[in-house]
Amino acid sequence: MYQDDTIVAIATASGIGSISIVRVSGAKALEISLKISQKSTITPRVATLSYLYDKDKSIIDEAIILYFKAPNSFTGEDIVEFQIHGGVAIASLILDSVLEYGARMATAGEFSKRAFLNNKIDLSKAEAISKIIEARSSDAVKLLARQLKGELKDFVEEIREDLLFMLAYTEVSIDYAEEDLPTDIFLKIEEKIGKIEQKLENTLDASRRREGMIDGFKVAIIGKPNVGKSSLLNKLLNYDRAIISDIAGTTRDTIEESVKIGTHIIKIVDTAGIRENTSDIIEQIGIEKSINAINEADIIVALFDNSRIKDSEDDKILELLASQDSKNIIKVLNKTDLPKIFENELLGDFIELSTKESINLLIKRIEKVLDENSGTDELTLVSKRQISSVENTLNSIKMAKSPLYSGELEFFAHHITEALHEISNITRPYENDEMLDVMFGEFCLGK
Ligand SMILES: Nc1nc2c(c(=O)[nH]1)N(C=O)[C@@H](CNc1ccc(C(=O)N[C@@H](CCC(=O)O)C(=O)O)cc1)CN2
Ligand SMILES: Nc1nc2c(ncn2[C@@H]2O[C@H](COP(=O)(O)OP(=O)(O)OP(=O)(O)O)[C@@H](O)[C@H]2O)c(=O)[nH]1
Ligand SMILES: [Mg+2]
Repeated sequence: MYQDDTIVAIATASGIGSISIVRVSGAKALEISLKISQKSTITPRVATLSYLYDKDKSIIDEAIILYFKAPNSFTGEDIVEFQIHGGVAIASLILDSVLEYGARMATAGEFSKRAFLNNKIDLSKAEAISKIIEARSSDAVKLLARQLKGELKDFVEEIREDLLFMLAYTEVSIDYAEEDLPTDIFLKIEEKIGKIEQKLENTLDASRRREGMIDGFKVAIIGKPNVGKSSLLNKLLNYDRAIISDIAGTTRDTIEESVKIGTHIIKIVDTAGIRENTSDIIEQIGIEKSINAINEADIIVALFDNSRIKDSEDDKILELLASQDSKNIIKVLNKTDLPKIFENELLGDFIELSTKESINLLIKRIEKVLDENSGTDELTLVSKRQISSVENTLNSIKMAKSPLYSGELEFFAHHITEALHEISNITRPYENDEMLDVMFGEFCLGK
C-alpha cells in the first residue's frame, strides 16, 4: 500500500441518483484527468465542464471536473473530482479508465488516512467524518459537526499544554537544586492537576450519558408474558411486524426494528416476556436475551397489564429495573380498556394506555427522553476509543499525585508522560501504525 500511488474511488453511494462523483488523489491525478478529458490544462478550483473519453476515445459522459492542486486539497495531494451523471454504469466506466491510466483502487478510508498523514486532519476529525455519515439524528449531526470544526482537538490541545507545563517544571526541579526554584510551582502544578481531573471527569460523565445518541438510541420493550409488548411494537411501527396472541410466551426471540420518533431514528427492541419458571429451553434462551436487551438499552419501556393482578413476575421486572438508570425508564400500564385489576400504587410514575387505542402519550414521552439525552453544549466524546483514551489519561494523572506529594519527581514525570501519550491518542498518537490501519479500515470506501 504505497503512499505515493494515485488512488481512485467512487465517492457517492451506489444506486440511482442524478449525480455521482469519482475522486482521484495523488501525483498522477492531473495527468490522468487531462487524458480522460482530452484537455491541455485544467485550472485549479474552477468548475470545468468537459466531455470524458475512454482509452479508445469513445465518449463516456459530459461532466464537471474539479481540480484541487496540492497541497490545498482534502488529502493534501493533487485531487481531481469528476462530477458525472448518476447511476452505477457511468461511474464504473470512469473508474475503469482512471485505473487503466495508472491509478489503483483506494482502500477503505484511504482518502481520510492520507489527509491525516499529510496533517490536513487529526484523528478526532477523521472519526467525526466517518460517524457523521452514519448519524441517526439531527442532534448527532450537530454534535459531530462541532468535532469537524475542531472542538475536541482544542480540548486535547489545552490538556496537552498543561501536561507539558508540568513536565517542563519537573525536569527543571530534577536538574536544579531545590533552593533555586520558585516556591509556588508545586502549588501551581497541584492546581493544574485538580483542574484537569475535573475537566476529564465532566467530559466522561457527559459522554457516557450520550453514548447511544451517536450510534442511534436503543429502546427496549420489556415485561412479563402477555402484557402487550409485541402489540406495542406493531403499533409503534404501524404494521404487523411481530406475532401477537393471548398465549403467554408468544415472542421467543428479540425483534429489532428501526423507527423514527421526532428527529431521532431509533432501534426498538421487542423482547420475550420475562418469567421465572419455564421448562421450555428455547423460551429460557429468549428470556436471557431479554435481560441482555435491558442492559444494552438506552431507554427501557416496561409494560404492566391493567387487567391482571400484580404478581411475582411483575415484581421480578421491577427488580430488574432497580439496577437501571431511573431517568431512562418509562413504566406503562397497558390494557386500560379493560377493567382495572392491577394495583398500580407501587409503580410510582407511569403512563396509562391501551395499544388497542392510542399510544401517543408514550411516543411523546419517549421523544422527551431522547431529546433530554441529545442536545448538549458540553464537550462529548463520540467513540469508545475516545472514551477509553480519556479514562486512561485520568488514571495516569491520578497515579501521578502520590509521587508528586512524596517528592518522587521521576515517578511523577513518568505518569504525566503516560497521560500525555494517552490524551494524544485522540488526535495524533505517538506510535500509531497498527492503530491507524484499524481505524481507517473501518471507514467506508471513498472517504
Ligand atoms: N465535492 C466534494 N464535496 C465535499 C468533500 C469533497 O471532498 N469533495 N468533502 C470531503 O470530505 C467534504 C468537505 N470537506 C473538505 C475539506 C477540505 C477541502 C480542501 O480542499 N481543503 C484544502 C483547501 C482549504 C480552503 O480552500 O480553505 C486544504 O485544506 O488545504 C475540501 C473539502 C464535504 N463535501
Ligand atoms: N384488551 C386489550 N388487549 C390487549 C392490549 N394490548 C395487547 N392486548 C392483547 O394481549 C395479548 C398479548 O399481546 P402480545 O402483544 O402478544 O403480548 P406480549 O407481551 O408480546 O406477549 P409475549 O410475547 O408472550 O411475552 C393479545 O391477545 C393482545 O391482543 C390492550 O391494550 N387491550
Ligand atoms: Mg410478544
